[in-house]
Amino acid sequence: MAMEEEQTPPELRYLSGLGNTSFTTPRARNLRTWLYRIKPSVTHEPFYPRNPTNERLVGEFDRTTTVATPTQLRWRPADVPLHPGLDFIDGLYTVCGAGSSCLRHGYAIHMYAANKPMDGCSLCNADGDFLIVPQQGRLFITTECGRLLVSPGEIVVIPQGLRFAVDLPDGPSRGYVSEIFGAHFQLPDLGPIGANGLASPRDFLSPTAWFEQEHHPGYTIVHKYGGELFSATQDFSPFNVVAWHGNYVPYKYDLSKFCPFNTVLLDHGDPSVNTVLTAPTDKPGVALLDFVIFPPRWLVAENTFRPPYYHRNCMSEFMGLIYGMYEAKADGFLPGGASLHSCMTPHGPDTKTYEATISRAAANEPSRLSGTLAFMFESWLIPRVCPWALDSPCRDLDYYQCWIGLKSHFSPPAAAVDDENE
Ligand SMILES: O=C(O)Cc1cc(O)ccc1O
Ligand SMILES: [Fe+2]
Repeated sequence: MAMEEEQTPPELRYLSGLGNTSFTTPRARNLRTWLYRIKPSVTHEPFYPRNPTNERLVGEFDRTTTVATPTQLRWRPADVPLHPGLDFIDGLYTVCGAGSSCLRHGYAIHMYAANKPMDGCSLCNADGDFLIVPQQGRLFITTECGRLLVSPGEIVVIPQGLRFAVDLPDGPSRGYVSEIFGAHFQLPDLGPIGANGLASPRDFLSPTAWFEQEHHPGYTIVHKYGGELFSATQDFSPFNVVAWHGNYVPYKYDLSKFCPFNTVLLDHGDPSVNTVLTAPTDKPGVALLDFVIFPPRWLVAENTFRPPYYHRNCMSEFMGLIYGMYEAKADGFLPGGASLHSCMTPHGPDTKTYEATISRAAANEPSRLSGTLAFMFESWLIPRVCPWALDSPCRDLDYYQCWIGLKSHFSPPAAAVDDENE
């Protein structure tokens, strides 16, 4: 500490720490940042419940707030703007989630549709880390560590407790957000892939310090705490950090930098090979939340059904589409839309995709999947769904129909028929 204070220029009066691991967390996992501020964050009026609140935000997933359903769910994209004058805070709505922000175990999946910059206010999410996936419209995000311009095709992680404000340089905007309670995102281990591949640490970009110091009467700090919103006023901007150092910081990542691996001979690889970031549970290899992408790539497997296999398993899969078409759905899954296939709920390619795949003469030729970017938030914890998501006019109530036409292509081998007739 002594050294840091010596290095602090004389006009900087306040040093504040932001940490998100216990002091004694092992060094490799310890997260903390020192912020050199013009005025400390503590200088504000008391917190009050925010009025109006945002009733479509959930932080505790139980029977009083949400519904359990094993049904395959799909939503068409929401129109933006939903209402005139929605900023990122009011445009955010929870779709599903599991666990509890207060008990620090679980996650929430939100979407947003916003058309107004956050003006004279910032958001501090005391509940968890946000991983934001813009789908339409860039986000210009001012944080206590500096500013980041995030375009569709990029993602941004805002760590728990860091104040930030979202401006919308392109106007009406929408996208997806996953929020994790009690864990942080990290790069997946690469196992036998080796030292290179998938997302590379050098491509994760954090901002440099940026500050404003004008008097700002009535500035509002909105605090998300236990899934509920509180607000407090102060007479200065929280973006008054003139320098910082540490590893508890926001970062963005351009998904086109991802180096995908895939099968080069036969069989369909599991989607875990496309994990960009993972938030672990304390069970080895079991994710609280994996962020997985399905990027453009070559498909070269031989004698293999190349689209995703039909399956059900212990993980629950929320999917979104940033642009293009997803390889397993010929129609109905649109950019800005979403789907949810929960634990042990069967799903897979729709009838059109299946029929088109098996009738393609050159099925063994290399083919390139281009102009597409889908993603999945995958979790071991079983999600409960918000009532407004189930009742939404965007919900595709006929989703199940996309598989109803799948017919048997099995014809018993001649010998088996003969045996039966004997
Ligand atoms: O269900 C999905 O579309 C996602 C998915 C893709 C894939 O290639 C393999 C498994 C899987 O769950
Ligand atoms: Fe799946």
